[in-house]
Amino acid sequence: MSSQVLVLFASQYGFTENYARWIAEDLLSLRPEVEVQLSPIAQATAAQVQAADAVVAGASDYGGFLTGAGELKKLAPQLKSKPRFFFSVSFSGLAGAPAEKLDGIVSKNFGNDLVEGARLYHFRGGLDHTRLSLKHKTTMMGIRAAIAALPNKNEANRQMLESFEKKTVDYSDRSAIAPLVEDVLAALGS
Ligand SMILES: Cc1cc2nc3c(=O)[nH]c(=O)nc-3n(C[C@H](O)[C@H](O)[C@H](O)COP(=O)(O)O)c2cc1C
Repeated sequence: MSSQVLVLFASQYGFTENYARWIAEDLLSLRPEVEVQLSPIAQATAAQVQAADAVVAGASDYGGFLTGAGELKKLAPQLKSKPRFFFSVSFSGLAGAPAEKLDGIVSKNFGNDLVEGARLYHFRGGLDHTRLSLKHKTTMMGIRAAIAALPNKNEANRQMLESFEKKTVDYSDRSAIAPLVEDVLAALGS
């Protein structure tokens, strides 16, 4: 029987969904016999997780809160016994924060139980200020002021300030998924 991989995502503006789709596409192109299912976390069922040989789940960072965390935790009973690979998508990614900090955000949101034994990855997304909800626009004004006041700005801080002038920026990098895809294929065996 062919292996099954479930690729889950929770995404507000599509950046995390793109990564999930790229991961599904690359898994299929490297191992065509693998069955890959792509689904929003909110629509995934316990039975789907139970049937999978490996599960990938991606979520985006909104001020330290990861999208879809509540829904993913509901799947924990089935997910805990599976090889699992979690990725976060944020504006700054590893350009703005050390891996330990981003790992900590994933643990806080998904719970130590689920994250212990999982592989974690962190990717960069982008921002389209023209599409933000009013609530998100308002939050971004606060973030802009807080970053502008920082005495020492890192590269991601400068890019965040720049994004308000450019309106739309995208730091997504498809090549960043290669290690995750390799790790999933290794977990499935040959
Ligand atoms: C209100 C708001 C808060 C955000 N907070 C953070 C943050 O704390 N750190 C960060 O790196 N990116 C932050 N971002 C950027 C998002 O993580 C980024 O836009 C991501 O690509 C969104 O992915 P999605 O479209 O899949 O939801 C924030 C964006 C918004 C709109």
